[in-house]
Parts: sequence; structure tokens; C-alpha cells
Amino acid sequence: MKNNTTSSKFAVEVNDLNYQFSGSTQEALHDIKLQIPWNSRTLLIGSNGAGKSTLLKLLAGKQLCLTGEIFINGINPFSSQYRNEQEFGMNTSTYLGTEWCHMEIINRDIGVLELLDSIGYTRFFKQRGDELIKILEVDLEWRMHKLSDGQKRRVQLVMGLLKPFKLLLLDEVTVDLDVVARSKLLKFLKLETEIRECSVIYATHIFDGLNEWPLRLIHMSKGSIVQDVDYKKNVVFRNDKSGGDIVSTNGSVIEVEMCKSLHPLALKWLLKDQNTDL
Ligand SMILES: Nc1ncnc2c1ncn2[C@@H]1O[C@H](COP(=O)(O)OP(=O)(O)OP(=O)(O)O)[C@@H](O)[C@H]1O
Repeated sequence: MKNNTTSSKFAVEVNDLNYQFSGSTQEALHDIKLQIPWNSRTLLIGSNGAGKSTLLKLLAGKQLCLTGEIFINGINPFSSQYRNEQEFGMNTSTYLGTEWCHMEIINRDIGVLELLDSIGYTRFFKQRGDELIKILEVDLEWRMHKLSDGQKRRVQLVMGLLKPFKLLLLDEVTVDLDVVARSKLLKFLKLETEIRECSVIYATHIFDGLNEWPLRLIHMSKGSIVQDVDYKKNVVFRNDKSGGDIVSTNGSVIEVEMCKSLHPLALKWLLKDQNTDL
């Protein structure tokens, strides 16, 4: 077991990971090797079924790892040491997936303040909680059973981010946020990775508004990592007309600035993976 008295060099280390769901004839993950440093922001890109969620859940210690090694901050996420550290608030990793909004307990007639206080908002995390509540425009008077999907998602994010994370695993939980909330959230997460030792891995199918966000792109296909790209070094945008208003009006014509987007890149990768075209 690796030493955890200080932070490990890597937020995530994965060696020769293979994973097969019970009853399945195919591996969901194949020969995954990965090192994710601290202060990093990684985007996981891949088609439906590529293995993104399976990888994130394994990193979160949610599914038993059958072969290979996983270390989160130097600790095996399936070990009792890891579970103890999570339990005693050292909070090695935070996984936020889409299932949360469908849990029965979340859809009861329960107030948002009550939910947040159940995990220490007023007692321990008031300042951070207030910042998140402001960013995600959550109303403490809300009752969970009366919220829209997007409002529930905002509450989930405030709850999930309330304790400062070391490693944040985001599994497409921004899909039902409006563009303002999503942009503010991404800005908050970017700042987090810049000012303290932590990292974010984010699986998404929405590529708008991400051009300034990632430091690394990991492309998954059929359970394997097929590309691992240093974003700052190896991705450039053409036709960038930055500066000035992004939207202006010229008579009856609304002019929208040509916008940097990762959408064309993701589209190209996935079309190739699926051996198809538009
Ligand atoms: N509970 C399960 N039992 C059996 N096979 C599963 C299970 N969950 C996922 N799989 C399979 O594992 C593979 C990877 O699925 P995974 O959910 O990780 O993909 P993904 O990249 O997250 O896809 P999406 O973009 O649709 O969320 C798929 O082939 C899927 O069919």
C-alpha cells in the first residue's frame, strides 16, 4: 500500500485495469493505464457505451475492480483505509452521477436547508455552501418534491461540492443545467483546481462553453483509451475572432461571434469510432 501521510504525486493512477460486468461477455474496460496529476481538469470524451461511466464509478470505488490497480491519492478506493478516510471527512473523492435525482429519498417532501444541514452546511461549510448556493441559484426554501429536474440537479451539485473535494468525478451531471448555471459552475471548478490541490475528471456530451476549461482530453472508445491529449499544447482553434461582444445587432441581423468549441473535435472522433458519417 502506498503512503498517504502526504498527498500522493498523482490524484489518480490506474494500471492495467480491465473490467467486465457480471453476466456480460465483453469487457467494459480494457487495459486502462492512466495517471492524472493534481491541479488538473480532464474531459472524458466518447460515444454512448464507450466506458466513461464505468471508469468513473471504478475510480469512485463504486464497483469492484476485478483486475488491475487503482490508486486515488495513493490509496486503493476499495480498501478499508479509503473508506475510513471518506467517512471521517478527508473526502478523497466525490462522485456525482445522474442517478441521484431519481432516488426516492430526494423526491420526498423535504426542504433544501434540511438536506444541506444533514451534511454539515450551517455547522461546518457555511461560507463554501453560500458561495455554491449563489453560483447555482439554489433557494433554501425549496421543497425537493416540487422541483424541476434542473433545480434538483443544482441541489445535488451544492450538496456534492459542499465538502472540498480532492478528486471530483463528474458523470454528465451538468446536462440539465441552464447555460448560465453551467458556465458559473465550470468557472468555480476551474478556480478550485487552480487554488488548491485537487483535480476534476468530467465526462460529458455537451462541448459548448468548454473551450477554456480542460487541460487534458481523454478519448475513450469501446472500453479503451484511444487518445490522451494535452489540451493546451496540442489543441489549437482556427478562425478565432476573440475580443468585443460575442453577440451584437446590426439592423435586423444578429451577429454572433465565431465561437471556439470542442464540438467539431468530439464529432470527428465519435464519427470515426462509430465508422459512420453525418
Ligand atoms: N450494469 C451493467 N451491466 C452490464 N453491462 C453494463 C452495465 N452498465 C454498463 N454496461 C456496459 O458497459 C459498457 C460501458 O458502459 P458505460 O455506461 O461505461 O458507457 P458510457 O461511456 O458512460 O456511455 P454513455 O455516454 O451512454 O453514458 C457498455 O457496453 C454498457 O452496455
